[in-house]
Amino acid sequence: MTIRADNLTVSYGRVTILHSLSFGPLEPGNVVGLIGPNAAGKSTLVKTIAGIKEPAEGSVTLSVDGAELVGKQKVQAVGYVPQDLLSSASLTAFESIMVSARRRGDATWNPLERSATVMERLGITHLAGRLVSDMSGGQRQLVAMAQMLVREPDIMLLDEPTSALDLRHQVELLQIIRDEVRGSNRLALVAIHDLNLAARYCDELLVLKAGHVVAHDTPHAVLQPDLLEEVYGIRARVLDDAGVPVVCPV
Ligand SMILES: Nc1ncnc2c1ncn2[C@@H]1O[C@H](COP(=O)(O)OP(=O)(O)OP(=O)(O)O)[C@@H](O)[C@H]1O
Repeated sequence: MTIRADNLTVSYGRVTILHSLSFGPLEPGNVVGLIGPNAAGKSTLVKTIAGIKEPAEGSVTLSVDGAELVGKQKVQAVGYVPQDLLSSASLTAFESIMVSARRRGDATWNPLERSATVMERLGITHLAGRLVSDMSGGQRQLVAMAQMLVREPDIMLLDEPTSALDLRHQVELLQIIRDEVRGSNRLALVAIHDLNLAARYCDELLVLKAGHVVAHDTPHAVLQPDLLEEVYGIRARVLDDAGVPVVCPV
């Protein structure tokens, strides 16, 4: 699986949010962190790749072995977890994960077994019988992740998946994403504000500022004081923790 954007322009009404972006192809086996200030256009880009928002101009292409995915193939290939989770209907966690698991529509697929496995992996088995509408923000975020993971999509699009999670769940979740894609034909694009988590768990960072791509490289190459000042307008020192950059605002 790969993702490529060519001269991608996306607008809301007459306001252009993404300005003729080109990047990629983002290669399989990688977790790509999408970083940048508030309102840079990260969610807009993720929604456009997910097919929820139409480009005004240009294109996003999802391909497998050089062949572009279209229609139903594309829908099957993509798993998207939005930033704003709907506290949907009166379903329990297990029911909502099962609904998602059944959507895969594969004869060899055992939705019950898959749902139980994913819940265990995310440490939410104890929430199985609880109504999603009665859950905390973090619990709901984990259920939404389970709904995505249970389908085993080839392209995972995650919009701030750790925003409501405590430290332990943040690192566990990002490790799961990393394990899912590593050495596989799958790919994850993760919009994330925490630069130190991004540095630790992402193979590449794509940096957006005011609807433009300003950098796309390894965390080590991207997380440099001058770039951080250009993008976020603050000075920071960047330390080295056994090869992983650590950003410390000064
Ligand atoms: N439905 C909408 N209608 C009109 N404008 C919108 C809509 N959604 C987003 N925008 C605008 O698009 C711009 C980019 O928003 P977007 O949510 O893509 O940014 P972001 O980088 O994800 O921000 P954040 O880090 O704050 O979540 C913002 O100026 C926002 O006001």
